[in-house]
This record gives sequence, structure tokens and C-alpha cells, in this order.
Amino acid sequence: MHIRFTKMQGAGNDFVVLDETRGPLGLSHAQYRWLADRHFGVGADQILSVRPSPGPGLDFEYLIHNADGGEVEHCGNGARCFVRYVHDKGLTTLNPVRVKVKQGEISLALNHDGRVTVDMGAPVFALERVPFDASGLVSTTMGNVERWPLALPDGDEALVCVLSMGNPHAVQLVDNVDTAPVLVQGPQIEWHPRFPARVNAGFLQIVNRGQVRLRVYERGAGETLACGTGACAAVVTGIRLGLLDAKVDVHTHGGVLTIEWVDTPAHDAPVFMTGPATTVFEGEIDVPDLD
Ligand SMILES: N[C@H](CCC[C@H](N)C(=O)O)C(=O)O
Repeated sequence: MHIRFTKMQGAGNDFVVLDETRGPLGLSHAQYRWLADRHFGVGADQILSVRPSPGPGLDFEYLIHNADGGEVEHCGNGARCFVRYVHDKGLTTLNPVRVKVKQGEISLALNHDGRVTVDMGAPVFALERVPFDASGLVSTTMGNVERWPLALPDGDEALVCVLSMGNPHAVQLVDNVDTAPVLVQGPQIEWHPRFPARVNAGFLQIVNRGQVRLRVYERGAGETLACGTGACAAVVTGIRLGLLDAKVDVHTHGGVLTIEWVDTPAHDAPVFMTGPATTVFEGEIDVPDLD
């Protein structure tokens, strides 16, 4: 299948963006995996599909597939690239743009400084909605959030806060992201049996109440240079731990994301993320028939 695509990146998290507004391409999971492959395909952390509005009050639908081919609920850096794409391609002049994602609806706005602000929706802490199996575990509480001891191989343990930003996240505090065991614990946490849908593993270093450093080992993609939903999950966690203020700059290997969240008694206020979105190149490619 011959397809056109746009390569984009948001804080180094990179994407192949497909225009499916005239109809779905009908790609298989194996073909998504091939497109994301950095040796045999184009190379990307995720594949984003732009689809027409599914109904009233919505301007577009947005599908996300991880590099491993699996479809997921949400992608924050991808959302910023999405709104840049639909404006640059002349698919809309609306600003903000209301978009249907698997997990719900989000609002995306292009700012005058070229950055993009996304209403990422509210975090979800109900364990069954992450989902996280806490059976038999005893949590400890810090600030007003529970931390769960995850048993890892070789007697290791990670103390994680779990939440959903539409997609699942497990966030732990580390002294220094540069020396944190991201590439060892990352896959161990991603595939931990207590996460039946797997999970994105965040490693959060608090610099001060307005600055953090973050590395994320992403479900279905491995460590990425930045993770938008991961940045939201990390800041929400830090605020609930009592360690962060309501507006935080998240320093990732790929750039800086600004996250804003005002905690309320119900902890259900929306999270706002602002950051860059850049088109790298346009291309076309023959995708092999793969089931
Ligand atoms: N790997 C994530 C999806 C992409 C999230 C990330 N790229 C972002 O910017 O939020 C998951 O499986 O839930």
C-alpha cells in the first residue's frame, strides 16, 4: 500500500502522522509496527491517524498506535502535533479544536508563540480504572496520595503512585533521573502482572516546587525523549505528594513541557499541558502487506 505521511515531533517524542480524513487506510497492527520501525520503516514512537469528526460537538477523531502496533487511549505530545497538523494542512481553521480520542474528548489550542496547549482531561485515581491490581498490598500515604510497593525481580522494589490520564501510569520518585534504573525497572514495571493493561513507568526527580526532571519508559515504545501524559501524571503525583506547586516545568531529554493542575478536594480538575509541536518532513512510502 502506497501512503503519504508527515513526520512530526513534540519535545523529541516522534510520530508518523497519517491523513485518514477521506477514509481509513485499514492498516494492520503489523503494518503500524513496520511504519514505526527505525530500521525497516519510517521510525516513530507512535503512529497518529487523523480522522473526520465522529459526531456533533467534535471536529476530528484521533487514533494512536504505539510502536509495538497496539492502539492506546491517549498521547499528549501527539495531541499537540495533531493540532499543528490539522491547521498546517488546512483541514480546519477552528482554534481550539475538539477531538475524540479513545479515552474521551480533548480540546487543543494553538498559541501565538507557536506552542500548543492541550486540555488533557482530569486524572483518574480509582485503581480499577488505571487498571492496577492492589490485592494483598499495603500502601503507604504521603501527602494525600497512596504509594504502592511493587515487587520486582532480584528482590528489588519500586514504590509507585498509580493513576490514569486516559492511559495508565506508575510514577516513582528518584533522587537523580540520570542514575535512575529506567532501562532495568522500566520494562519490569511496564509488564508487571499487577498492571493487566501494562503501564507507562515514570521516574520523577523533584528539583524545586516549580521544576522537575522526568524520564518515562513508555508502554509499547520503550524510553522516549518525552511523554506528555507521563509529564501530566508525574506533576499531578508531585502535587498530591505535597512537593509541587500548581504550575511546573517538566524537563525531559527532548525538551520542556509546562503542566498546570489545580488540585481540588475531588482531585478531578483538568490538567493543562503546553509544549512544542514541530513538523520534521513529509514523505511517502510503500507499506508491505503484513497481517
Ligand atoms: N505509550 C503510551 C501512549 C503514548 C503516550 C506518550 N507518547 C504521550 O505523549 O503521552 C501508552 O501506551 O499509554
